[in-house]
Amino acid sequence: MRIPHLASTHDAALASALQAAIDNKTKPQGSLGVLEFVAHRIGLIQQSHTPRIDRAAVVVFAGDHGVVAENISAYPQSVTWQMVENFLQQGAAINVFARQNDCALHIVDAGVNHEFGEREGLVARKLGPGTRNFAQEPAMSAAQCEQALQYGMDLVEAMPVDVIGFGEMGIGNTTAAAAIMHKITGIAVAECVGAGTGLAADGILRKQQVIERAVALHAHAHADTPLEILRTFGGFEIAMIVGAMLKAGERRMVLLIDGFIVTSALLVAAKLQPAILDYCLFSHCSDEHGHRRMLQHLDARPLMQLDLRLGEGTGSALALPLLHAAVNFLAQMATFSSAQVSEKSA
Ligand SMILES: Cc1cc2ncn([C@H]3O[C@H](COP(=O)(O)O)[C@@H](O)[C@H]3O)c2cc1C
Ligand SMILES: O=C(O)c1cccnc1
Repeated sequence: MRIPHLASTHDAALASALQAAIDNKTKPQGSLGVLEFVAHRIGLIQQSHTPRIDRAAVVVFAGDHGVVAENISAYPQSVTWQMVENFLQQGAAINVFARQNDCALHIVDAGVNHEFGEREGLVARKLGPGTRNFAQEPAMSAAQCEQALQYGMDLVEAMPVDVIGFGEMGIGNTTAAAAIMHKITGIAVAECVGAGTGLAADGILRKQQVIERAVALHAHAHADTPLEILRTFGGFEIAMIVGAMLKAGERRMVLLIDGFIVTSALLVAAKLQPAILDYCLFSHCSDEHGHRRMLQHLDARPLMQLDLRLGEGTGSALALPLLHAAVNFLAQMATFSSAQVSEKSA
């Protein structure tokens, strides 16, 4: 397996040309705020003065987690496969928001504990009937983790899009994501755990203790490398997202990042290839407790704060209109000279 090598999008000449184009639009300088940042960033990613986002997709990766045996989710594991069925029937939140925003939607079985059979609309990449319980043993073998990364890369290789959002479905995956967050950032486990699908305070404490014990159990000389962290605590869906992100960056797509779980995958991807952060836009700050700290760690500024705590890629789909607004103002607004509007006097 080859991990893609990502170069920074930095280009001083293009950066100042884009800034000049933004500043020449008929508005007080800086007045389109974060949209100006978005337009600038997409221009650098696409190496273009006239960036476009004609084709968007969200890819939802579903996988089950052995750590559910530790009673760390408010919902039973069967919800994972039942929600996959719901995605295929167009009934989930991500179906609604993707449809509303002309966004293609792909559903991937990365390792759900259920046999779906051959199903139209379901991309079968099952790596097993869920991961192992990381409270007792590593969640995946090294071979499974590599295969997951490869599947993720291959899926994105074949995808002709300008902007890609990643979604996930997997009961228990906020526990996996919190463990990854702790291992990568060093932030105390108590700051990484949250309610997930709706745990009460005693459940959150149990989740914290499960992770703390597992971190102690898996402490060894190589326990802190990004791929070892991923295989020990991650889910099949999280590992596939890491691979998909790396390939998307290599292909110079805009990566539209969703909530807590997807950002935990980005923590791993950014450890492997720090330049990937140049390709990212952060759709929102999730209500899951650790997400704000995660974003701070990445020095990331989320576009929206909607108190979402769902996942599925919903934040990415919801942020798409803002990306359209950014490239559209850059392409379509008049300049001070073309519209004969007077420039700033002092
Ligand atoms: C009906 C339902 C739909 C969902 N869609 C996403 N999630 C979200 O909740 C799960 C993570 O939370 P935890 O770690 O607490 O299990 C993931 O599947 C995530 O995508 C859902 C959860 C439920 C119950
Ligand atoms: O932020 C998220 O992605 C999230 C939060 C809670 C549950 N599922 C997903």
